[in-house]
Amino acid sequence: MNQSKEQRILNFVLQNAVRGDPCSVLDTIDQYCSQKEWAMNVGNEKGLILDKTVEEANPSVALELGTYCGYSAVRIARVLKAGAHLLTVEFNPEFAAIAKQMIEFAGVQDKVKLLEGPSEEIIPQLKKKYEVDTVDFVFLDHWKDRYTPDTILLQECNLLRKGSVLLADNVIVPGAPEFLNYIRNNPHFQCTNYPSRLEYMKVADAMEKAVFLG
Ligand SMILES: Cc1ncnc2c1ncn2[C@@H]1O[C@H](/C=C/CNC(=O)c2cc(-c3ccc(F)cc3)cc(O)c2O)C[C@H]1O
Ligand SMILES: [Mg+2]
Repeated sequence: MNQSKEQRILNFVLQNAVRGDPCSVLDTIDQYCSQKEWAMNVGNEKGLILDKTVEEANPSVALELGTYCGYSAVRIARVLKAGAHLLTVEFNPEFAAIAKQMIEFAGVQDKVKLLEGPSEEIIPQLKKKYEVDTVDFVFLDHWKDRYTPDTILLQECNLLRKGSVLLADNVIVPGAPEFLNYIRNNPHFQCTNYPSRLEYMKVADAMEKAVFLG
């Protein structure tokens, strides 16, 4: 049975990156996906926007929707302060297995909890089952038509607090028009757009930051 692209990416990291070094894992994934096979990691250009947004938010509890191979989980975990942690949600078992190995190889497993399942099921469990009070930072990078329902669900579950930061990938490509319309017309959020480029391509993309005002 031939390997998946995601398995090939992981193998390339296991053979070429430095174990325990998150930056080398990120650089190795970016090298593979820019030179050999494109994949939907946030990449280094939008990754720098992600880094700055996480550093500014300085979260104790961060949430990621859509782990995929674990690139952004490693990216976020490597800039979290001592004692802070990332909860990352992935419903595809193959991707979850790849991401788990990627996160462990990078050495950030103590900061990351990978939750397997659909976000609409996991989010309502965060308070009771995962002992979350509120989330300080959320990275939305899963199916684009799920950004709005999950943002509403986070509010319904009282998981956002005044100042919680949402950052959404791909608001231009593939696009999340309905999310942009929802969040930019919602008086409870202060929005900022960050133009960038699609990972590994000379195509325009952007990230949208939305700060919850309470
Ligand atoms: C609801 C839910 N719960 C848990 N995990 C979920 C979920 N929905 C998706 N996921 C998981 O997240 C991952 C999905 C991410 C979706 N991201 C994308 O579809 C995506 C697509 C592109 C793209 C751009 C141009 C092109 F020409 C082609 C593709 C670029 C990106 O950066 C992306 O994030 C994997 C999936 O299993
Ligand atoms: Mg993306």
